[in-house]
Amino acid sequence: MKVTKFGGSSVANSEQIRKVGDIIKDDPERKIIVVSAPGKRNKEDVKVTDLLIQLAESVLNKEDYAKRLQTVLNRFLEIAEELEIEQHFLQDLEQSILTIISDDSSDRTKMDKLKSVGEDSSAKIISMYLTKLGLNATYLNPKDAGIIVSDDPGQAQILDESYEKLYKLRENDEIMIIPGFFGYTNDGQLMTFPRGGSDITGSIVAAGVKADLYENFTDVDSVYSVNPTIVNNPKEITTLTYKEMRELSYAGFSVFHDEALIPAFQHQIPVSIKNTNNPYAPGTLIVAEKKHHEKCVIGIAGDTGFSSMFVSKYLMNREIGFGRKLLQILEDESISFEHAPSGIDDMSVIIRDFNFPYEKEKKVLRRVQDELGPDNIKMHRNLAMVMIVGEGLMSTVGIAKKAATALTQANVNIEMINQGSSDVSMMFGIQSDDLESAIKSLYEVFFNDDE
Ligand SMILES: Nc1ncnc2c1ncn2[C@@H]1O[C@H](COP(=O)(O)OP(=O)(O)O)[C@@H](O)[C@H]1O
Ligand SMILES: N[C@@H](CC(=O)OP(=O)(O)O)C(=O)O
Repeated sequence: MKVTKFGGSSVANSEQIRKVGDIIKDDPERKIIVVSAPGKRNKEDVKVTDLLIQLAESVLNKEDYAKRLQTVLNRFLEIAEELEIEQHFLQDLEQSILTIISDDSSDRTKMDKLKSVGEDSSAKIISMYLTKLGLNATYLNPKDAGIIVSDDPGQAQILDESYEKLYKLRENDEIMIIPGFFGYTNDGQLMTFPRGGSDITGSIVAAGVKADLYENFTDVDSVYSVNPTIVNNPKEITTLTYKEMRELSYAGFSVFHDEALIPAFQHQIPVSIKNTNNPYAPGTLIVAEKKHHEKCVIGIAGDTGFSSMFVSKYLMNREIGFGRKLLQILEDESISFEHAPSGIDDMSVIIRDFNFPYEKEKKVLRRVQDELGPDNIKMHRNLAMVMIVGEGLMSTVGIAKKAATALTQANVNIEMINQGSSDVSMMFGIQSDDLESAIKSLYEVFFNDDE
């Protein structure tokens, strides 16, 4: 049995959904289908999830939301008309959105409920379309499927008890179409996963039903060794390990959500990334282990939106509990951190900007000053992280030198190096403005140099 997920680009309009129908028909093993909300139809377009967030913002700010509601309805109207889906679908959709808008749920729940409408409607339309094609298909709500999550709006996490319930889906003979991106708490509250989270749903379901394969259909032939919007025609990756993909997704390969690797990895389900527009291309396979390759670097990824809090104090290494107290201050302020490289007299804590808004900065710095008495504290905003990834990287001589050479050639200053905590990656902190030239230069040195 395969669990097959189609991303936003694969369900963006009726033409794409027809391709989805062909792909499902083509292989009877494709029994469980997870779908995203319609994505962008062209570069300038807006994803349905973003339209729904805009609608929710209008509702929560008590503004006139009629136009935004109509924009959402028009996206689905176009798809439904072109696929000749029954008319009542649209009336039901409008009614269910109006019910969410007028119910007495809190702001945080209302936002999540509205965000989920994109995936939910997509799943309903696609199940109706498959039925029209003569397939035995049915829409399955995540609650009925058994996707039970933590009470954390927009950041939900799967609860282990889900897996046993999901396994029972194997008994169903129909093709099940499950909306991605959300689940329900034990109290029945709808919660969404982080943005891009339909990949996570697919992985959870694949793990739950112990699928032979989790297929993730998108709009590129494979995972490339570098973001194809930065480098033209980059090298395709045919096979990579869960560990490599997790690091690359974390650092900017938006083709697959970094949190989606964990369920598949824990249950040893291979993941295949494929192209809806070219379904017979071999794609990329993500597996537990692969043959050791002489050229160990498999990919280069980078992402902006980081800050670093640099703290120095003479004899920090002798002060018991310094690191714990520093991180405790962050915990008290509900700030999670990404990395914490340290030296003898100094320590940097790298934080994602969205976890450390400017409003919190003053208080945190004051507490660090008062409670830890450092010689110096400095905040660096606008940082980017660029990551070189590959199994065997730690035992290969000369990687850091090669990377430093590439960054020097691109005239990029290295603000921080994090090497050693992961055995498959090496990370450099640089200024955000330098990210593109850094990635291009690293790609050139690691993939286009012939030696
Ligand atoms: N290394 C990479 N390999 C392939 N695609 C990448 C990579 N890095 C970023 N991408 C981008 O990811 C996109 C696919 O992800 P996404 O837009 O989320 O797809 P979907 O709509 O299927 O969920 C590609 O179109 C590509 O621009
Ligand atoms: N629609 C949601 C979830 C998702 O996974 O979408 P996509 O498959 O288009 O990345 C979002 O935009 O965040």
